[in-house]
Amino acid sequence: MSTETHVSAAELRAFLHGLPGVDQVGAEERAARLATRSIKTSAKAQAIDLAISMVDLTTLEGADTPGKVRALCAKGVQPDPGDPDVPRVAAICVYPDMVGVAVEALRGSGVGVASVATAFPSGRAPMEAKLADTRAAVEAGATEIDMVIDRGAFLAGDYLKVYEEIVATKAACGEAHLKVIFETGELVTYDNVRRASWLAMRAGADFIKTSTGKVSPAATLPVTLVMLEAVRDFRAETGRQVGVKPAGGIRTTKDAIKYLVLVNETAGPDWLTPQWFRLGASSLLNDLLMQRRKLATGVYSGPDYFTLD
Ligand SMILES: O=C[C@H](O)COP(=O)(O)O
Repeated sequence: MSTETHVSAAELRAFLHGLPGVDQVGAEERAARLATRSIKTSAKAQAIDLAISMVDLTTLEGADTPGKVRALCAKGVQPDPGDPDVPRVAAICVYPDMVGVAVEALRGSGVGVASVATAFPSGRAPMEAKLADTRAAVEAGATEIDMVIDRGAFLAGDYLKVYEEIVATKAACGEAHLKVIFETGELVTYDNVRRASWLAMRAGADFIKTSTGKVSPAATLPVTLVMLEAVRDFRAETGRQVGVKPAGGIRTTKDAIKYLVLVNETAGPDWLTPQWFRLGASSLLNDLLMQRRKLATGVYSGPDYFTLD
């Protein structure tokens, strides 16, 4: 099966409801077991740098200003001015009206500009408005678009509407990569997370993303595990690789490393690069920097050492 643009409502429903159900207890136990894995100190240093390179450093506040976005971009390019060996982050994630500021600040840095779009975070707007939102962000220079699905349509069983919105948004993205946000905290069941994953991948998503960061629960290990299984199985079936981005509520190095272990053990090492795995987070980077410095120096610097995210 490949990405199709034409599919009927009945075929899509039959396909999604024909997916094997998720073993809820099994998924939670497996995620909990992987979360207890300890890793060696040398591997921890590598894992911290890998995690930094996978961060989509995010600010999605009504009070965001150009100055705040510029400061965040500077931090993303050079997370620790005292240590040039610290890798840059993968992308800076902002609202569409801040894309131009981020593009200017990041020019030549290799850090991507991701923008939420399609009436983030609710997704409640007419399709024309969502597509205009997407086009505006792309025209301003966004290299990645993080769209939200219409959870109301999904939960009402109108899978075709969600599918068609993803297809149309992907077309509006042009060269920009499309991440599709499910808001898994609103999807209620793991079965729905699996269905949303396959629906988005069939519709052409480049990445599937757990959450907006505006709803609790946001990213969790079991939900991410279900999504990682989906991208693994989708690639086995179609040959096309899709990335995964847990986002929201990931704040500590310990959590980030748990996600990396989960990726390695579920989808496999092919996903352990910023091209295929991201951590969407507004405040994780500082903890990664503090733990990195502690590993290198043996001294815990404390949160005041680094600029605020
Ligand atoms: O996509 C990223 C999220 O919006 C950030 O959520 P967070 O503030 O809980 O890290």
